[in-house]
Amino acid sequence: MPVFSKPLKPPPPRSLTIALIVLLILRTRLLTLPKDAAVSLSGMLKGKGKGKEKQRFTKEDLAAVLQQVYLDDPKGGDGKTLLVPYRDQVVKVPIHPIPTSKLSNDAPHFPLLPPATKNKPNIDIAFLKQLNAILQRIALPPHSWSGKGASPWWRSKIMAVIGLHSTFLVLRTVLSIMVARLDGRIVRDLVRADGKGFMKGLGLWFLLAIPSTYTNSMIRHLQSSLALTLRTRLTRYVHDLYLSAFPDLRYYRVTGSNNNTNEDDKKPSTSAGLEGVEQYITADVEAWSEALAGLYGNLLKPTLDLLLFTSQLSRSLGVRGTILLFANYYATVAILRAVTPAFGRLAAVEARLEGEYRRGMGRVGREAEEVAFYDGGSRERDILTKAYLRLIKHVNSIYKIRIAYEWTEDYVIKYLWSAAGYALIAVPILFTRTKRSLGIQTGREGRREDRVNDAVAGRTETYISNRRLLLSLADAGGRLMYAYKDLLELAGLTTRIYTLVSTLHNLPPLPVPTIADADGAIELRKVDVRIPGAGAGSSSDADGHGHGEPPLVRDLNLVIKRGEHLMITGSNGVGKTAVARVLAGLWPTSGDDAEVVRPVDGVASSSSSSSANPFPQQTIFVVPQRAYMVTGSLLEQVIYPHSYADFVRAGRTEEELEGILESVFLKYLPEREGGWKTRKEWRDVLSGGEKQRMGLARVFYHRPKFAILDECTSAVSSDVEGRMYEAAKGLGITLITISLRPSLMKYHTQLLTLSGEGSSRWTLTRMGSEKERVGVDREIALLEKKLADVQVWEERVRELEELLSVRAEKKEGEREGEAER
Ligand SMILES: Nc1ncnc2c1ncn2[C@@H]1O[C@H](COP(=O)(O)OP(=O)(O)OP(=O)(O)O)[C@@H](O)[C@H]1O
Repeated sequence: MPVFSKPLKPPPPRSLTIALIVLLILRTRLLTLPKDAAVSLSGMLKGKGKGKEKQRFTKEDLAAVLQQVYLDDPKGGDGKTLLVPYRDQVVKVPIHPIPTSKLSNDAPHFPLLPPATKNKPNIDIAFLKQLNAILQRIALPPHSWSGKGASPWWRSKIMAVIGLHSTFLVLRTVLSIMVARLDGRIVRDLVRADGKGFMKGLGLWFLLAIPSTYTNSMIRHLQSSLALTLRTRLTRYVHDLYLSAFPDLRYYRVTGSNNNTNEDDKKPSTSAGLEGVEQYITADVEAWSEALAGLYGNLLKPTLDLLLFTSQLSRSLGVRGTILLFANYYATVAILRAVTPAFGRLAAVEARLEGEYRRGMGRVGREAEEVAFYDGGSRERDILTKAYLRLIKHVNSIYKIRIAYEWTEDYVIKYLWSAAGYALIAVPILFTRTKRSLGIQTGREGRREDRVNDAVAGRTETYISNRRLLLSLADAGGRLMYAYKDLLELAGLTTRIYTLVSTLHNLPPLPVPTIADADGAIELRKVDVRIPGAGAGSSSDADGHGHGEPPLVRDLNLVIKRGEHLMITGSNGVGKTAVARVLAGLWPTSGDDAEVVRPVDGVASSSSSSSANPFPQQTIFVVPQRAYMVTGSLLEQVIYPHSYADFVRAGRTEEELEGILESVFLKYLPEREGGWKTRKEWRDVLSGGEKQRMGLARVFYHRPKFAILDECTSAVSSDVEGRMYEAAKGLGITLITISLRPSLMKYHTQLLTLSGEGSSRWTLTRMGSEKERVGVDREIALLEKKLADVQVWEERVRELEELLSVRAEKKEGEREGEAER
């Protein structure tokens, strides 16, 4: 029955009361959502459960707490409790790593994208597949990651947030309809001059305003909450995937150049690398989460509005009006689709350019001192300005493209829809209503004037209600169109997130070396050492090994037994560090029968005594050329990569660390820097030589079976270097030294010389017993001394020659004088 002839009923006050009660219940539910608990210092350091009292800490207390980043799971599981400082308090956050089985099950769901799809994101099947994979496997997994695998997906926090968010979205639409009706009723009472009805309507209006405004703010809050939950889920997943241990080491291998970027290429590239991973993991994940959370609201609410308002209106508009309404929808979609630019691709390009600019800024920050020494500020400024301008030009071009789009959109949504609205309202009045139904006919009963007044009031009420519904409809249509644009942008961001996850998943794990018994030797058999991915354009295997270029070292055979120290030498760029990378397992080997044999890591002590070290002795520990300093305290520099909790668990002591620092001649450091717990930017605070010695201190702390020292003492004086070498050997550590310093030869028993110049050749020389080496060393010293004398002798010879030539000239002159006479 058409609404027009039947004035709308005022909202029943009972439904309002129910709505208010529901809101109150929801609010109480919200307040009881899991909260982070502040914990007391003592409870935390003892590793006990959550303390209830909120205790404020002094700076020193906080530093002590932060020394321990994690509390381990008391039950010995994988889980940890992360200690996060928050407003002078420490918040405990339980962390459960994603089981590796889940990651390997997920991998087949993330096949690599062909470059054509990667470069042209759109709203299509490919986009839906990517979004589905991310949502199904990462954002809303059927089981929690807690490792228990028991909690059903519908009980996860994200589902609670989505459910609550959806409830409020529906509530808002219901409230909008109630407001539209009440609006009409108030105006009707006004036209009727019904003061009592008007005041009642106004009272209801204020009452309705309470849940309406509350609903709006809750929708905003829940949208942010949803975005944050999505971001946390994705970030945690990517962290676990990216910062993976051997044999994956994805953080190390993911940044490689992808030579195969032909846009028309339909096949995914196996040697794909990602430039600017940090942009993907930080900014893109955030933007994606916000876009998705926003889109959910922006899509659900207007769709609901559209459905409900259309059904409300179609009742008053009749068949013709409803057909007109749908024709209007169709025309709008057709026009806007025709003028919509490729927002997905534009968003993806913007994210990439943003990443390039951000990376450039980070590089200057990291290398500030080097840049300052060169006074390279203006050069860096030019590079960064160029990157910034590229970004801005792109963003500007998007803005320009948007002018035409938004102009059309506004014109269509605001004006076309309003005009259509007026036309639709006019349909029942002008074409379908008889005068009788409009209340203008004469009758016997009642006064005619009253009846006319009632009819006018009824029409006004219906007009006001319908107009409000139509305006809301136009607004819903507008938001739906904006949502279409947002959807395109989401497609661009989804492609980037998918690319990140699929690239990480598709990095083949490094080959695991053959394991020998714990006291065995390290062996390389028929190994070709190649740069991974080099020459991928010519020909490459599944590991991205280029076979177009000769290897750095060919057919390398090497046995390093315990106690037989090896020195690797050769000119710069010849491949010495490359050999170390193969030994440490960072680079895969190549060659048909190539094999790497490594002894198994030592066994952890099973003794229950508190002083027993629960960590197995590492087989290989590498000290790289560039000393790396970790964020944390001075103590954490020495024990890296162990944490403070590991240090405590292993029963190690600060006295022991003092002894270690003494053997690397850094005993003064704790006192100079204000104690072991001092936190500083150690990369800047320590000198080059100090950083190198700190690298060696780590070797003394971990006492591995083999230590690869890659020119890590180049800034240390020879005598100190020698004493450190002797100390390391004294601890039973077998040294593999990469160096160009002949003075280090005496500490080794084998010498591997790489020939270079593209020959890929090498020679291995045994250097005899220690006594012989010391003898050779003495001879070298003698010869070096003699060589130093050679310069003095040469100088003397020159003097003598000069003397002789002066005399000869003198004699010649005398002879010529005599002849003239
Ligand atoms: N990730 C990489 N990508 C491309 N080329 C690489 C990569 N790593 C090393 N190379 C190249 O491999 C060659 C050997 O490098 P490596 O670091 O092993 O040299 P090195 O002998 O240790 O030199 P130096 O004495 O200068 O440290 C060099 O030409 C280097 O440019």
